[in-house]
Amino acid sequence: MTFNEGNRALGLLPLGSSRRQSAIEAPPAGAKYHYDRSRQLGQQPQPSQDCNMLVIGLTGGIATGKSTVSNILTVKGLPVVDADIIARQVVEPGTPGLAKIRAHFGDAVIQKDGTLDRKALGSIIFNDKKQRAKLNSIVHPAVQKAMFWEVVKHWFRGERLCVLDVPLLIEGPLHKMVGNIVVVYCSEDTQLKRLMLRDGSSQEDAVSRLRSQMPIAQKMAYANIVVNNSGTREELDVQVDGLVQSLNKAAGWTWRLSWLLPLFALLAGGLAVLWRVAVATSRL
Ligand SMILES: CC(C)(COP(=O)(O)OP(=O)(O)OC[C@H]1O[C@@H](n2cnc3c(N)ncnc32)[C@H](O)[C@@H]1O)[C@@H](O)C(=O)NCCC(=O)NCCS
Ligand SMILES: Nc1ncnc2c1ncn2[C@@H]1O[C@H](COP(=O)(O)OP(=O)(O)OP(=O)(O)O)[C@@H](O)[C@H]1O
Repeated sequence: MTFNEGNRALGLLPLGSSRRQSAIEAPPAGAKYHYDRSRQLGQQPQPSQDCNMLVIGLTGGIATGKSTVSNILTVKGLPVVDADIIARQVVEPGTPGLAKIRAHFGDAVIQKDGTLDRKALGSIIFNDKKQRAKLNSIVHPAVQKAMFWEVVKHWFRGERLCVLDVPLLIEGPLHKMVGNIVVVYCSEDTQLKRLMLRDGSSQEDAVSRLRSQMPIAQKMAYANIVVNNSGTREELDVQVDGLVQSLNKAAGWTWRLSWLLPLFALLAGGLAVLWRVAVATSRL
């Protein structure tokens, strides 16, 4: 199957299409939730914050290529807030996060130099749902708080766009708050191959990591935009070019008003988030 045939099978536009935007046409079988078809079929992402910075949630499955996409976006000058990096910062030695992890998981997950033994903790939580939920309950609130302040910092810098690279965006509450959701897709087979190659992990380890997340087909049902990373890096570059242009267009110019009328912007931003949470919750 060629790359473009694969794209069509997914309901995505072929590369080189005059309609640049990739959009899914129908939620995959088994999906419990999906946005309006009008939003999916509208070939440009719709800005849901009229006069504020556009916040975009970038997600996907493990090893589908989120970091690869966010690195390209960074090179293109877009501000990216990376949840994986923040998740490391909130468990550095001396943090309340690491103290809570030690209290629950014991000294076996702490290295001699006092840092977190990521391999040891990973082998526990990727094989045990309850332990994973416990770790998430320790780390995620701290990550979400830090991400919120990063977004605020970007707003103060006058950015028109801000990308949040969050592996577990759909699994958590953040997907209800962001203006647009971009899902980076590749098949589970490709995910496993890339994961094993990147981490030098066994098939068993790779499968247990993959199974600890919502299947990528379900995540696609939440997407405004799907980036199909089943092909080469060059094909990915072309799609990301299109993505950046679409997002810039969607952000428009009205975000500048938020600087002229900061109180109004704050109110409008808060109301937009509340509205999205209410709409997303009512659709679940
Ligand atoms: C378990 C830990 C120590 C393993 O560390 P390791 O260096 O091996 O992996 P790393 O942090 O680079 O994560 C790699 C990928 O694994 C996946 N992943 C990480 N944590 C989780 C989780 N709790 N549930 C499902 N998938 C996860 C993500 O796709 C992530 O991009 C670490 O992943 C962790 O602290 N996880 C909990 C925090 C978390 O949920 N991070 C994800 C973003 S908020
Ligand atoms: N189009 C591609 N062709 C070949 N290899 C790729 C392609 N895109 C990404 N990769 C490689 O696949 C691996 C996984 O990509 P990446 O680290 O970006 O995924 P991720 O979604 O950020 O993963 P994680 O969830 O673990 O953070 C990396 O080694 C990356 O270099």
